[in-house]
Amino acid sequence: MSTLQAGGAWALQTQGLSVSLGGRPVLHDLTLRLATGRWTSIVGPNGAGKSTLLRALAGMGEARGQVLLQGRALAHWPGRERARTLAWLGQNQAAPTEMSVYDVAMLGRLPHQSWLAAPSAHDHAAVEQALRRTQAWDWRARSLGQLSGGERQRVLLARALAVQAPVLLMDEPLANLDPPHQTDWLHCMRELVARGTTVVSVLHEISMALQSQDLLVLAQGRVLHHGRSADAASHAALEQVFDHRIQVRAIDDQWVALPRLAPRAHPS
Ligand SMILES: Nc1ncnc2c1ncn2[C@@H]1O[C@H](COP(=O)(O)OP(=O)(O)OP(=O)(O)O)[C@@H](O)[C@H]1O
Repeated sequence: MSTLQAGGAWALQTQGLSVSLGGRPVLHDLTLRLATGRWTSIVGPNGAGKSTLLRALAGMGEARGQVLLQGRALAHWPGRERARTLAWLGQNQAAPTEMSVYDVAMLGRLPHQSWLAAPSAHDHAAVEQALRRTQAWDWRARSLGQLSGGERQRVLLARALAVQAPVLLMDEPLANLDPPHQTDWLHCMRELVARGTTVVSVLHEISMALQSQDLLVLAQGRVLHHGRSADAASHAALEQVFDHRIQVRAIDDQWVALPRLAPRAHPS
């Protein structure tokens, strides 16, 4: 019996999702439901299949099985409508370095614009809002190639935000961001979710992942655990998947992941 259901409660669903890369199975028969309006972080060790899963959720690459976006198979979405519904920030995402920051962010508005039409007032407003949200507005006239890695990442995040899509997928969005901008990103995700956006992020920063509402813990291409970030079972799964080299602790009403260090032979 199919476990897939019409959209509504579920922003994204998979059934029997399998992916092979270079002839090797990487994702094994994943059946998942990601609820509308919630923030899920996908975590797991290097090579677990996190990026592959995120790409499959976005309809990128070859996959077997089904992926449904808002209850409709990805393949059945008209391209532009799908691009308005699902925004994407990739890992080390390529972007034209000679383009201005403003124009890069405007790329996020392409799915809203008709062919060869000039951007509308709403497009310009969305771009300004997104660039201000990531504190990239002051560089709007500079070219992407003139920015540092973290600055560039904030522009690419602005491009994804400018889509104003109800579903936002991000692969390692915190790459190169300094701690204040990581905190800004966290606030931004909370605002999006409060407005009903569904967010899915692949994160290596486990303390940041613990700030999301749900955790999907992947190991060797399979789901080890899918549950609330605040649940003890999620913390146990995190510690297990990382070979008990981390420990999840509560500090100042937040869950954080700390390295589990061997006791020192000689206290300093
Ligand atoms: N083009 C490819 N051809 C063959 N194998 C690949 C290819 N791309 C990725 N893989 C393999 O697929 C597996 C999953 O890769 P994936 O990038 O999804 O992992 P990940 O969990 O995102 O890892 P990381 O934390 O290191 O980013 C890895 O074992 C990787 O070596």
